[in-house]
Amino acid sequence: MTTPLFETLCVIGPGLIGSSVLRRLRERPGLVNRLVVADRDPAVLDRVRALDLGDEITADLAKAVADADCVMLCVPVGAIAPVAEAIMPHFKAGAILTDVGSTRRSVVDALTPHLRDDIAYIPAHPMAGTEHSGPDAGFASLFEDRWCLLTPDPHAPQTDIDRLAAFWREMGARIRIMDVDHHDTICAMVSHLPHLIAFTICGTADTLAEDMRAEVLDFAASGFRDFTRIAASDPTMWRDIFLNNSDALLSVLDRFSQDAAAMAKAIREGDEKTIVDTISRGRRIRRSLLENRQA
Ligand SMILES: NC(=O)c1ccc[n+]([C@@H]2O[C@H](COP(=O)([O-])OP(=O)(O)OC[C@H]3O[C@@H](n4cnc5c(N)ncnc54)[C@H](O)[C@@H]3O)[C@@H](O)[C@H]2O)c1
Ligand SMILES: O=C(O)C(=O)C[C@]1(C(=O)O)C=C[C@@H](O)C=C1
Repeated sequence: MTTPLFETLCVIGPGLIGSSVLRRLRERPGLVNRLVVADRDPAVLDRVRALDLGDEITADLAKAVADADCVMLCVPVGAIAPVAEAIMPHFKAGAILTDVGSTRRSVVDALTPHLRDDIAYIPAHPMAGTEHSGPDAGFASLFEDRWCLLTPDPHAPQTDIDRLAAFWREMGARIRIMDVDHHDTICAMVSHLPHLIAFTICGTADTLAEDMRAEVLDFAASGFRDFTRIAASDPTMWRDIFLNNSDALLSVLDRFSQDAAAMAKAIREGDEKTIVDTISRGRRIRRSLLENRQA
């Protein structure tokens, strides 16, 4: 019998990420004794009930957090600070507050003034997901071998950081602890810019003349098709990510635009070396992702 990492865990927002955590915990009883699940959407709670993902399922967020040793916010980035502020008075002393949000700085700045001294705030962002949303989209192996980036508040006790890291290891993830702004810069490059490009390229195809657009969809081979997977992601989630990580995203977009312009120049001038060097670099990056088990 394993000692539970948390007696009671409360997951608020059991969508893709939250329900994947809950499914993993259902597969590994003993890690957490009691699962409390809350959401503002009654239809989501009905699905959570039908899927048997919680021991207590409620729309009352204040009641949901009251007995929890750890409260995990799995709501869109723009909702994290307002939800945290609303539930803060109801926390049990000594509890951990964590969230899985994709961006950090603006959330930390908005939330910190409302943080109680007796609550440890330790955001933990799993670098894993899909283009699907909602409780039916989750699966227990989602975090297997993926990184989970912890950006603890400076006042969070080390024992709580260790406990949350152990929790994410049980989810299957590898742990890296990093600074808030570094997190946002890295994620702008590896996650937010690729999504921005995917949404934009689909928009470009969609605004082509009627006859050409039909052909794009008919003949979309894997190149365009690969972009459409991530372009199918949830609009609210990505609106919040872009608006909450605007500085880092715009800075990396600027860099990308310069590199795209350099590639355009090489093509215009028939500069074979630059073209081949750029393509070869892409192949090298793909190979190293495969070696790192991240692709
Ligand atoms: N989808 C991904 O690939 C991915 C990966 C890593 C991290 N994240 C982050 O995880 C979080 C959740 O993403 P998801 O894809 O699981 O979302 P989701 O849309 O599948 O689920 C979000 C849930 O939050 C609920 N919710 C929204 N606002 C609320 C509020 N004010 N109060 C209570 N409940 C509320 C919704 O009803 C929904 O059930 C986001 O912050 C996202 O940036 C997403
Ligand atoms: O694989 C996908 O579909 C994802 O969008 C997952 C993805 C990513 O960009 O890698 C999306 C947002 C996150 O915060 C972390 C992971």
